Amino acid sequence: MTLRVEGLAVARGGEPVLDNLSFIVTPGAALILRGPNGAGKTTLLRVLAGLAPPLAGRIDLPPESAAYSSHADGIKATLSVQENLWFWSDLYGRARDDAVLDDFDLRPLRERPAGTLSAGQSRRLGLARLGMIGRPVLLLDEPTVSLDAASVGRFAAWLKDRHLAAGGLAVIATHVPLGLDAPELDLSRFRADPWTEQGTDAAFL
Ligand SMILES: Nc1ncnc2c1ncn2[C@@H]1O[C@H](COP(=O)(O)OP(=O)(O)OP(=O)(O)O)[C@@H](O)[C@H]1O
Repeated sequence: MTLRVEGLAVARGGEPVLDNLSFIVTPGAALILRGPNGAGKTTLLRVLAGLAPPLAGRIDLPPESAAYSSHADGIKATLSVQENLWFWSDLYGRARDDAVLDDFDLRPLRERPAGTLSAGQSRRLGLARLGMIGRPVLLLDEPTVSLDAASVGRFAAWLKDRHLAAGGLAVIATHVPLGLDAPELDLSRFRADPWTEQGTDAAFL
C-alpha cells in the first residue's frame, strides 16, 4: 500500500494553513513531519486521517487503511489494560494477540484499570492499540509525548521491526528523534500565505 498526496491544501478554523503539498510514502517507509509550533503538522495528519476535509488536492489512500493516533486514544478508564486491548482487537475483528503487551512493556500492568495508569503508561497503552488493530497506515501525532527514553526506544523498535518491516507505512509528527532512517518533510516550505507567492514549491518525494 502506498500513500500518495498531490497538490494538497488544508485549513484549520477556516484559515488556510498549508498549500500545494505533494508527497509519496511507500510500503515499509516512514515520513517525519517537521516544522515549528503551528506549522500545520496536526492539521495535515487530521486531513490525511479523514477527520477534516482538504481545501484542495488529492489523497490516495484506501478506505479503512489508516489509524490516527494523538493524545486521546479512546482508552476506557474502567477497563483493565488487557480488557482495553481486547476491546480494540474485537472491535476491529482481529485476533486477541498478547504480543503487544510485551512490545509496549504492559504485561506487568495487564490487570490494572486503565484509569490508574501514569501519563507515560497510558501513552504506551494508546500506542499498543495500534499494534492490536493492525492498520497498515499509521498517522501519528507526537507519539512519544510523556514516554521515558526506554519507552521511546521500545516504540521506535516496534515501529521499525513490526510495523514497517511488515510493509506498513507511517507519517509521524515528532520533535523527538526516533532513530528511523526516514526522510523529513519541513512543512514551513508549504505554508499557505495569502500575502506572498509561497506554496508553489511543490514536490517532495
Ligand atoms: N481549532 C482551531 N481553530 C483555529 N485555528 C486553529 C485551531 N487549531 C489550530 N489552529 C491553528 O492552525 C495552525 C496549525 O496548527 P497545527 O496544530 O496544525 O500545528 P502543529 O504544527 O501541529 O503545531 P504544534 O507543533 O504546536 O503541535 C496554527 O496557526 C494554529 O494556531
